Amino acid sequence: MSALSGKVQTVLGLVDPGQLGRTMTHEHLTMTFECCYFPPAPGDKGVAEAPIEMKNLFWLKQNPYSSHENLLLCQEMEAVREELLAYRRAGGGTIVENTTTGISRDINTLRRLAKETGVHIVAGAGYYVDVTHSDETRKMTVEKLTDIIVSEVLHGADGTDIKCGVIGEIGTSWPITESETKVLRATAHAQTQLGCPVIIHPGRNAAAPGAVVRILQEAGGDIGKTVMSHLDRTIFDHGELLEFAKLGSYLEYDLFGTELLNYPYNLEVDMPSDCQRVKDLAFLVAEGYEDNIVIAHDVHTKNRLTKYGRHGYSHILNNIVPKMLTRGISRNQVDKILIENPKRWLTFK
Ligand SMILES: CCC(=O)NCCS(=O)(=O)O
Repeated sequence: MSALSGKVQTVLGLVDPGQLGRTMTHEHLTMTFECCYFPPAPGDKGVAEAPIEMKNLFWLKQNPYSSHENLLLCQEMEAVREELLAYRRAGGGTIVENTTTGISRDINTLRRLAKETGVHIVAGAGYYVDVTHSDETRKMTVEKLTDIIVSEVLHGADGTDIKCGVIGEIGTSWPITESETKVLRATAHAQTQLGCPVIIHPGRNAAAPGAVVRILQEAGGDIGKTVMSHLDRTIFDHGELLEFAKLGSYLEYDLFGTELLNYPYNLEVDMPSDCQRVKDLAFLVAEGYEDNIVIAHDVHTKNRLTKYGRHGYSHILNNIVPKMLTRGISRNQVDKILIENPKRWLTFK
């Protein structure tokens, strides 16, 4: 039994799980996403490089990763602070902030936002995808990586005494790289020591979530305390989804609010609409997985904020929950998805 046992660790310290309330399990409040810049089509260079303005918002919605400016969420802290206050007014209690090493985690800012808004913020330990790994990270042994992750949870991250309460989002590509495999093994070892929640960013292939789970399992990870993110852009076939669900992780639909025609990182993918996401949730609930589902928006670019006319952090509470209730998901099941499942996942063993 550690001091963390039975508690949730936020950037302001330990809290009782009952205090969390409605929880978005996958958001970013401050980060940079330049690692995933996607060059615009030759004819779009002008709009891509122009300052963001009203007349370009539809282009930006379809091409969010082709504008350098859009990738700097870290420049929008006043807008994010306002959004968090709105999130509280909408009935939100907690946000899991999944920014890890490689995409500019700023844990001091997370603490300030938590203090100023009253929203519980849980910060993430560990590393994002391979393209963001430094040479130093690549050279590290699994043991060294484990020590760093454990220290971010027990002692604080980025030279501060502010502690992470979850490992992840741990980034993986497809195929999973050697460096990512080491980080996954370190994640499992750290989870064994700490009894803590883990959250994974899988590569963009239907086989990716299962492959990650196998690596974690072989390294002793606790799959029942692990969230598999981004399923809404990763597994489309319901048969394959049920095969994956049997492995026992939490199943996360976290791109609510994202509707775009061409998903640049995998043109094979037809990004679902929010209505289709709700249908997938209803399907999983009908198949008996109501205790495994968690949801979020994964805000990670500027244009997803309400300041830019989009959904922000309260869209699920304001718009998706009413839709879920009309599509066969009961109030009790909604409460499991928004309150009980995140609470169970985030509580240290
Ligand atoms: C850092 C945010 C993130 O990884 N979001 C997932 C984007 S995508 O893989 O679904 O395009």
